[in-house]
Amino acid sequence: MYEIFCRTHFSAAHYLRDYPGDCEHLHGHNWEVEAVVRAEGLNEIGVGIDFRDLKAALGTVLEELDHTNINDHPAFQDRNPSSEHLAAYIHRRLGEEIAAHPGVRVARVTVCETPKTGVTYIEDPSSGGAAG
Ligand SMILES: Nc1nc2c(c(=O)[nH]1)N=C([C@H](O)[C@H](O)COP(=O)(O)OP(=O)(O)OP(=O)(O)O)CN2
Ligand SMILES: [Zn+2]
Repeated sequence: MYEIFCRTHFSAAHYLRDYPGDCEHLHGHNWEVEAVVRAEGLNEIGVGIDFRDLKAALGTVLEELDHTNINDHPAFQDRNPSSEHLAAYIHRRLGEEIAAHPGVRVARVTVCETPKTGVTYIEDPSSGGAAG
């Protein structure tokens, strides 16, 4: 088993509905994102999933969020764009983007709003699917 990761970032605005403080107001972050996938085996050239494929897949997911107000995104109409919900959403979408790679699954996604704080979403295998 191999864990393969990709780190990147995106910039976006959000606000947390009903937050008891200033995060209820529109503000922005440079979110740092780390996605870790698990590959059961390697291909004939010793690669679990090509870094370039993983970067492209994560890029596709984050492109939809970059330089937007995340509250306007369809996935965040009924749920707050907290780091928890963002990490779960990116986990689910990345899984869709890498679905064509047999034996490769998303293990966890970490989202950091600041250098001091962040959230990791790990799919609970007993839950039957990602929450995002
Ligand atoms: N568990 C969570 N807590 C908070 C979230 C979240 O998504 N999950 N989000 C926020 C707000 O988005 C807020 O903008 C971030 O607050 P904070 O980490 O305090 O960052 P600041 O830049 O405001 O503070 P510094 O003092 O500069 O670190 C709040 N909580
Ligand atoms: Zn915020």
